[in-house]
Amino acid sequence: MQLNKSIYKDYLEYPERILQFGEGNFLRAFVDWIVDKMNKELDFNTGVLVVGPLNNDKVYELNDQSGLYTLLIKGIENRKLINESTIINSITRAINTYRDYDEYLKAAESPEMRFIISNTTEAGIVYDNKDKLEDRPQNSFPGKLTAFLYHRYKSFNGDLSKGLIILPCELIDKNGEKLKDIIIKLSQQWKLESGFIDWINNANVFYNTLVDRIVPGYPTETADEIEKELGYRDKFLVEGEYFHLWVIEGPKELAKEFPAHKIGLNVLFVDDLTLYRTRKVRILNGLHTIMVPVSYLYNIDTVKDSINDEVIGGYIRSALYDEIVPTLDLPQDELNEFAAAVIDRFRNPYIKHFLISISLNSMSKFETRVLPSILEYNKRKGELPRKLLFSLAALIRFYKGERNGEKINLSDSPDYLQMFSKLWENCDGTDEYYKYMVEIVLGLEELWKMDLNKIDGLKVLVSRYLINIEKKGIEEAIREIL
Ligand SMILES: NC(=O)c1ccc[n+]([C@@H]2O[C@H](COP(=O)([O-])OP(=O)(O)OC[C@H]3O[C@@H](n4cnc5c(N)ncnc54)[C@H](O)[C@@H]3O)[C@@H](O)[C@H]2O)c1
Ligand SMILES: O=P(O)(O)OC[C@@H](O)[C@@H](O)[C@H](O)[C@H](O)CO
Repeated sequence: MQLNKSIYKDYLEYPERILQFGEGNFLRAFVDWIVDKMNKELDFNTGVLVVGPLNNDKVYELNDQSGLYTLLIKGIENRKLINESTIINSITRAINTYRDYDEYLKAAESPEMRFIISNTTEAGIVYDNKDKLEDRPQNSFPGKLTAFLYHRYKSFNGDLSKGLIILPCELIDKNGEKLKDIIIKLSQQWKLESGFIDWINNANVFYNTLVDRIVPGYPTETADEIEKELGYRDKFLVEGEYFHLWVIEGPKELAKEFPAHKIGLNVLFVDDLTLYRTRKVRILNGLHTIMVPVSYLYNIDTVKDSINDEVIGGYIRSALYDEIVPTLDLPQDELNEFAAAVIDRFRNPYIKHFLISISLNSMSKFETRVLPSILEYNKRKGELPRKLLFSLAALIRFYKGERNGEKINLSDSPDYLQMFSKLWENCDGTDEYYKYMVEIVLGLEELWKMDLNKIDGLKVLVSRYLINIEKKGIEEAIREIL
């Protein structure tokens, strides 16, 4: 028996007030859960129309379940075990702009539509100069959104009261501002009337936001068992931790229209989210990114096992407290509290967060999430952060794509994968070759926005670590830096 409205007796239909780009695990475990909670506890009376941004049919499977799915929240909060399973009823239906473009534009004509929410990964908020207004659909997410907003503007003759609140959740700096800039750029490129750009500026509000909740996603290993217990099949099961934080930067009136804080949800309306973002990205995401290659090569597969292991756990804690925390400008108590909470979240005994899923696009993640700590540490202390750089050496080894004779399922941009494949293919095992390989990687200026070879001592250190990992093995190599 599949989950759908025929078996869910509390099913309710809500007016579509949110257009959501993306059907992914994170949005379902975070935004749609928040909306569901507000509907149930505050009479928020809001349905979410999901738009699949990619050209695939995955989104339609949500319709087979009447938009319903089960969220499994697991963890420890205030020393209490939380193990909740909730059927989320906020999604009304899902469409795909590649097949349902007319439906998509029709949603722009609805007077009830009020919010745009998105999470299209770091690859989503990009300017594509090939996009055109006439395309059905435009290739990029901002292109699709510009067409949607223009259609709304035209349908309501520029009525200022029909503007929208735009809340992007992509994990990029100034997500709202960037999205708005691209929309304005496309509007100019498409030669849309200046009245439209005025409407964008005066009737719509683009917020910068920062999201935080660990969502490992579909519980592959335990799904059968869970479904047996629930008594129905659910293709959209999603597992996440209890902790959640949504920091929203911009005009505070939003709190009235989106009063999540009133039911105890951790949604903050702030003037500036920079410090929240830096703290979260450098500590939580930074630790995830450094632990992936080191711990995976050490034969560990999950975050929890990494933090609980004596050697790897020690390595992670040392990187955190000795090399990341000292580079952040926040009150020490606050930093220590946040750092300790992150370690606790990693230790969540009820969640299996696989390192391999975090490894996706590790090269660009290293640049945004780890490199700033390396540079800041070097600037402040006049020396190099050894643990963080060890991770870079491990990352180069990770991209050899092999652990104990087995293939590693690497997932990154084809350019990097090809580069590493060639480099490792030609490796003759000499120290000179490893140094050469490190030099090539450190010289990827488009990625690092600088030539890392120019930083005193960095190439020597990373080469030494890589040679140690290759010749002595990861365990001995780590012990040498602890
Ligand atoms: N999973 C987490 O713990 C978590 C927590 C906070 C933030 N995030 C952020 O959310 C993003 C998605 O994570 P997820 O766990 O939902 O992954 P997912 O694989 O379940 O979903 C990916 C989503 O992005 C969309 N997408 C992918 N590539 C795109 C592109 N090029 N253009 C437009 N849309 C695209 C897909 O349609 C899908 O909705 C990540 O990039 C991450 O930074 C994830
Ligand atoms: O989702 P990604 O691939 O951008 O990064 C992997 C994790 O670091 C990330 O999902 C964290 O779990 C999340 O950012 C916590 O809020």
